[in-house]
Parts: sequence; C-alpha cells; structure tokens
Amino acid sequence: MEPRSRRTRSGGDEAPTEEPARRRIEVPTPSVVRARERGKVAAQNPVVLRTEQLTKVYGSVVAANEVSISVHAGSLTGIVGPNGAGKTTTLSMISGLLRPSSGRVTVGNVDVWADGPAAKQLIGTLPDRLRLFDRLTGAQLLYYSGVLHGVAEAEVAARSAELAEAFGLESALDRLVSDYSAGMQKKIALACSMIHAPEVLVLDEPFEAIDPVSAANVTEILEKFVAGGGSVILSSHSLELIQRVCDHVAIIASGSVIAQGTVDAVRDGVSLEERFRALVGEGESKKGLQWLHGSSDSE
Ligand SMILES: Nc1ncnc2c1ncn2[C@@H]1O[C@H](COP(=O)(O)OP(=O)(O)OP(=O)(O)O)[C@@H](O)[C@H]1O
Repeated sequence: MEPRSRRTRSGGDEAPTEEPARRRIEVPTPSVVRARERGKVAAQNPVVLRTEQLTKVYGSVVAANEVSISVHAGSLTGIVGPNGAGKTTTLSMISGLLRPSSGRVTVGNVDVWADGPAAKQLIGTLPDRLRLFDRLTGAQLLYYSGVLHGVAEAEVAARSAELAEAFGLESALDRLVSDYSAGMQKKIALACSMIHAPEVLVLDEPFEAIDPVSAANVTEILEKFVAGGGSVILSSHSLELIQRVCDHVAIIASGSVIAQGTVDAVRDGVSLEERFRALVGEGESKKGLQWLHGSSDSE
C-alpha cells in the first residue's frame, strides 16, 4: 500500500511530498504499574485467605512458626524467603496437603482443616515437586482434574480447550504427561489447578522452569484471574518477579514471617531485593573452599 501523502496548501498542483505514515504505537501497561494500582484496591478488599499462627514442627525443626498471613480478594500475593525458610511448608498447609501441628487456615468462611472437601472446591493448588499422574495424557489429566472437582463433562471439555490454548499446550494434549518437558509439566499442572474455577490459587514456584514468553503468558493469566475477583498466593525465588507482578508480599525467614504488606510498604523506597537482603542478612563472606579458587596443589 502506498504511503499516505499530505495535500499541499496551494491546492494540490505541486508534487506531493512523501511522508511516512504515522502509526499509533500501543504501549502496553507494564505489569508493575498494574500491580501497584491493584495493591491499593486489593488492600481495601476483604480478606479471603487467612492463616492464624500456623505452625509445623518436625522433631526439633520448626518449619513454620506461628505464620499469620492475610490475602485480600483480588490480590496477587508473593511469599519469599531463603531456602528452607518454610515457604513450601506454609503453602502445603494452606492448600490442605500438609496437616499443621497447630494454627488455623480459613478460605472465606471455610476452615481448610475442618472441612477439607469444601476447601478444595475453593482452592486451586500447584504443589511443590510436581507429582502428576503422568501416565495420563494432558487431556486426560485436565479431564480428571475437572470431573473430580464436580465440573460437568461438557464444561470440562470447553474449559480444557481454553486452558490448553491459554498455556500453548494445544498440540501436546494427546501426549503422555511423562513425555512433557519440565516447563510443559508445570503449565499443565497450572491449567489443572484452575479448571474448577477456584476462588484462590495457591501456587508453589509457578514460574520455575518456564521460559520467558510462557512466564509472560502465565502472568497475564494470573492478572486476569485476580481482575475477575480471584486471589493468588505464590512463592518464587525471583524478587524481581515478585516486585513486578505481585501487589502484596510476605517475607519468611526461619519459619517466621518477618515482613508483610503491600510490596511498596515492604520495600520501603528501595528494591524488594535490597529490602530482603537487609532483613534476611547478606550472609557473611564464607572462608574455605581455597582448594576451589585456583590454588594449585603442586605449588
Ligand atoms: N518432611 C520433613 N521432615 C523434616 N523436615 C522437613 C520436612 N519438610 C521440610 N522440612 C524442613 O522444614 C524446613 C522448611 O522447609 P520448606 O521446604 O518449607 O522450605 P522452603 O522455604 O520451601 O525452601 P526452598 O526455598 O528450598 O524450597 C527446612 O528446614 C526443611 O528441612
């Protein structure tokens, strides 16, 4: 198509001067801007998920120590902490997979540990260390995830197709899940966690093993979910991702919550990573490993 030329003032006898067509560039709103706006709104919403003094003790190890976290409706809340801090333990107790030593978890008015079946209708879970029924195809896994949550078969079929498209798994649905890559397994598990349209998603490391394009997709799916009134609590080791995508955050160290609130309140004018390092400790520079640092035994 010819580029559009501007008509001359003198009536058009002069040769028109060529000018490149002006295109309107759509600048998408970055996730971080949406997250900050959402944080202000969600903070005013009622709390849908609440843990009260949630504790898990393994012998002499206190894996979670009186963890009290609130997740507001419409919030994407991140949970961060060093290795072994108690993130998986906490998320597993929230989703009804690991019985607490003491404390309470409620979703809406449902006590997760007093009424498991009702809670599981409200919660969608992506557990740590995916243990999928991987001798099923992706389509079968979605089917059973849906019907076992009481979704009608026709609805499961429709939702499966939409989820497969959203996660880019359409061409893989008829293959065994055991043959999926790590990222594909994560995506089918995420899709399964959503098929019964839960109110709250509890996701342990949902972005782990997922490529950058798929991560952007997953972010978009989660943002749409919370925009529709759902709530998400997710763990990640990427503080940059949590700062960019989440509106609220809880920092856990040695089993205890040491900071929580909106991302802006917690980071308090510095990056979340700087705040995290200040709270959790930079870690003293370690001595040792001299043998690894280039000194030759023969010297
Ligand atoms: N089944 C278990 N038996 C004994 N100790 C356990 C068990 N599961 C977890 N722990 C301990 O509880 C603590 C918290 O573990 P958890 O897996 O919750 O940490 P995390 O924050 O998820 O760590 P990571 O970031 O490495 O995944 C750790 O000290 C861990 O060794």
